[in-house]
Amino acid sequence: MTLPTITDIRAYFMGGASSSSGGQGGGDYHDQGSGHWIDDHIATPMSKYPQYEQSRQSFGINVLGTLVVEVEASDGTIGFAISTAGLIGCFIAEHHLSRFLIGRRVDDIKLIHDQMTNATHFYSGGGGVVINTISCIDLALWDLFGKVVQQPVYSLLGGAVRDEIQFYATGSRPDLAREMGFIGGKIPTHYGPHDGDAGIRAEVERVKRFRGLVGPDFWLMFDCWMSQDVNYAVKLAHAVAPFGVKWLEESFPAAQYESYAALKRQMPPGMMVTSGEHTGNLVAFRTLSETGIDVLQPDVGWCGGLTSLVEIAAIAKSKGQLVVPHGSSVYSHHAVITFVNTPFSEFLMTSPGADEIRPQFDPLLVNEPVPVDGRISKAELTKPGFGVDLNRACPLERPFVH
Ligand SMILES: C[C@H](O)[C@H](O)[C@@H](O)[C@@H](O)C(=O)O
Ligand SMILES: [Mg+2]
Repeated sequence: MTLPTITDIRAYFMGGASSSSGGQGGGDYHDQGSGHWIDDHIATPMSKYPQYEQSRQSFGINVLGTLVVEVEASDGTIGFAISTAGLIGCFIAEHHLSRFLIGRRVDDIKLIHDQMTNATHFYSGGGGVVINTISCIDLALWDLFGKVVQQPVYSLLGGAVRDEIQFYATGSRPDLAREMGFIGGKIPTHYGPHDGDAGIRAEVERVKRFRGLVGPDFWLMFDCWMSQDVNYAVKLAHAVAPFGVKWLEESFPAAQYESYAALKRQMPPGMMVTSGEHTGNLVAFRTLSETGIDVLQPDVGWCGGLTSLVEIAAIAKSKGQLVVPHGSSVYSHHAVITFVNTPFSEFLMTSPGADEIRPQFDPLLVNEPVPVDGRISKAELTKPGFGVDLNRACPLERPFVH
């Protein structure tokens, strides 16, 4: 089979601060309408400022919006992917990174990834919107390659090591998640160091109530979204330990490695420390891994794409750590079903009340699979590429043309 070459790349955005079509959801799943659980008094590094305590959108969690990248091959095949990078990502994709794709063969994915990474060192800082954009292009290339050779991405990675993926659910209603068949529920913390011990007491009451609703064996976890300091995190961990909390997630900003190491040393026996969704490069993941935390949680749309995720999984595997990607739908499903150190994965509840199953990137992906009874079977992932199509009825805008 003579593989085709890449003839075009097109970048679109939806939502975010640059568009009148905000509150759509999509790749930037924090860009939701009002009254959504995901924007309800969730603890963040900004919570110490009263005007930004109630809503993460008030400080701009959704300013970027969704990036959609399409890549077209000389045989007419089109691959695409989505991430969080909005209009800025469109500029980077069209005016900078397009030069590394045009004319290359559709299987030149690793070469293109290396060139995109090295060509942006001077302004990427190893993470953030630049790496999100590289990730989106990398995922679109894997989708294109799969669609050209008519194989699902997980097959291109060497095949599945299990017949299904089981999920925990992130949201405000772990009691409902249990009824839906998930193996656990991760809730956001609502309080932080600025609330003092009263904040810890309030979290204890929350988790005590949920433990009473879900019984003794359903997993309960806290997602702390970078909002804590070591002292608060240690006190919280020990205060909630009697209720069987499985892990504290992302207590600190990504690069506070010493804090993660200190927290890990002081955790109650059996409670895990996890982080990684806002970590953007391989060196940073190696450093995070060396803190001794239990689970690395890269987001495949924010860590350098599938090409990087596979390498991050190997770092974790080499140290006996788990890699459980931050919820990223099909873009992580096709990877994790091939990882031996990913026994479960995350499903992010994007319905406003966390009370019904809604595809994570709704409304952007057509045929986006969702867990049934908390699981997705390998049989759901057999379509070529990532097995989804772009919903072209969404208000996508293309601000730049390379
Ligand atoms: C629920 C958390 O605050 C974030 O919104 C979520 O995106 C992420 O941290 C997660 O682990 O799902
Ligand atoms: Mg998280």
